[in-house]
Amino acid sequence: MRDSFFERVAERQERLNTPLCVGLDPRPAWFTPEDHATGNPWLAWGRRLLDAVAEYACCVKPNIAFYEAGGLEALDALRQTIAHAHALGLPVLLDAKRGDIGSTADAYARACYEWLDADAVTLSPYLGEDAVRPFLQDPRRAVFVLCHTSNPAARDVQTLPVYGRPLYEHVARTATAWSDRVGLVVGATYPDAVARVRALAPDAWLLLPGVGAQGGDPVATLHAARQRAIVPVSRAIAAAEDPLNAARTLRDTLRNAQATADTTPPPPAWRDLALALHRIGAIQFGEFTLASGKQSPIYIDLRLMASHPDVLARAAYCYAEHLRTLVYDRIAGIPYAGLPIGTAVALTVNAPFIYPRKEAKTYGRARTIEGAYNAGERVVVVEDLATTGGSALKGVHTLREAGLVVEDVVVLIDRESGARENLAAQGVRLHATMRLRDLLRVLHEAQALDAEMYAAVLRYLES
Ligand SMILES: O=P(O)(O)OC[C@H]1O[C@H](OP(=O)(O)OP(=O)(O)O)[C@H](O)[C@@H]1O
Ligand SMILES: O=C(O)c1cc(=O)[nH]c(=O)[nH]1
Repeated sequence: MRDSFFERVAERQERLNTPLCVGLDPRPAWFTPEDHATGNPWLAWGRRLLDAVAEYACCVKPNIAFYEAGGLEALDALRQTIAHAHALGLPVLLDAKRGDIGSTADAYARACYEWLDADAVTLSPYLGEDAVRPFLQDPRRAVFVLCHTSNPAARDVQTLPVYGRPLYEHVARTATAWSDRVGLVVGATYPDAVARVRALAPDAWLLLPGVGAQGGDPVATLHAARQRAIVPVSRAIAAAEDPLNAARTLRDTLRNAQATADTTPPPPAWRDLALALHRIGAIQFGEFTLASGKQSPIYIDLRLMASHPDVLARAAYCYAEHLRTLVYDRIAGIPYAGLPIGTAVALTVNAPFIYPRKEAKTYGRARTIEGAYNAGERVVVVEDLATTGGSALKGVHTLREAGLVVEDVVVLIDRESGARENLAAQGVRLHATMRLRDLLRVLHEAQALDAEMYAAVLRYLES
């Protein structure tokens, strides 16, 4: 549909070459005697500003707080200002930062869309998907969810670790999965966060407030955002002596920043982990005998991760990403390599951990499975890597014999030597963060693996 908010913004961005969004945060102190003489200074001020800046903006962003503070006259002016923006061809993003339970969200959505006729709205993600859904009923409208805000205290809550990663990263992934009409608000005062969010949500539209009065760096921000970026600026334009000139200057700055931004897709998140594994010496080349008895020119020793907590934590997050999509009561690690990894994953996702022993103990409690569990519970197996899948299957059988339900094995690396098929034959799905060939490609591209060895291992994989 060509008339959706994002399409209209994209069309203006392309035609006018501007990522600038002009913010309307009216203060009565800014109103001129001429504004007052019209009978509704809120409306006169808004129209005046829109007329001046329209050709420099891809959209406009009135902030409802300032209009609410002005009472009925101001709210009526907001409605008419939005109509004026539409008459000028400007898409309107209403900055309302709403968030409430579904039935209330529904009323908020009607106020924003039916009464005010905004095209898009900013929302809080705190209440989750059902609080956002009412704003997505109309395919022409879009929403921007607060992800990492621009204010100094943004980090009080938004960077708290969840599953080993800052909360805002989960918001980025979760909210963009709700709909392709969900964009994210990421403050231009935190370009690192912008880069992280872009890596996690490569196709999402980003609203990047904080340029101008808040001091955000437009160049660093646009370089981090790469594309699909909207930069709202309010005070630095509206309070300027000459708003037209201020808008033009900002448009030029943003235009230049965008022209030098690298628009190639960001690398996948697991790429850094692959390089870290190489750095800690976990990827070895030579002649090795594997658990299955097969020979291999490459050996991946993920047991080393336990000696590098930063790498282990990053790996645990990759496992957690798979676990997010699965339903389970407990996770189980396969000894030995799977034990420290499984423990780290259990801590990351806050799930109970058990493990099948390699052999039953012949003394003490003589158990085959350590830890607490109840027959009938669902267990996801966490294993370091899979070659033939034999070790994982041995663990699966032990767990199943105890009455546990096991249908999923999660590994960091799939060596693509039959594991997926062998597990599937026993009703088990294999989930892997990376395939061995992906790991090799990343190492080769980073010049950590020479062409000869790269080719040799690929040949081995094909054989
Ligand atoms: O898919 P597969 O063909 O079974 O191969 C993969 C298994 O091989 C390794 O275990 P290994 O027995 O070497 O050692 P560990 O006891 O040190 O974990 C690895 O930890 C996997 O469990
Ligand atoms: O198949 C195996 O035994 C195996 C392969 C590998 O790369 N690393 C490992 O620990 N085991």
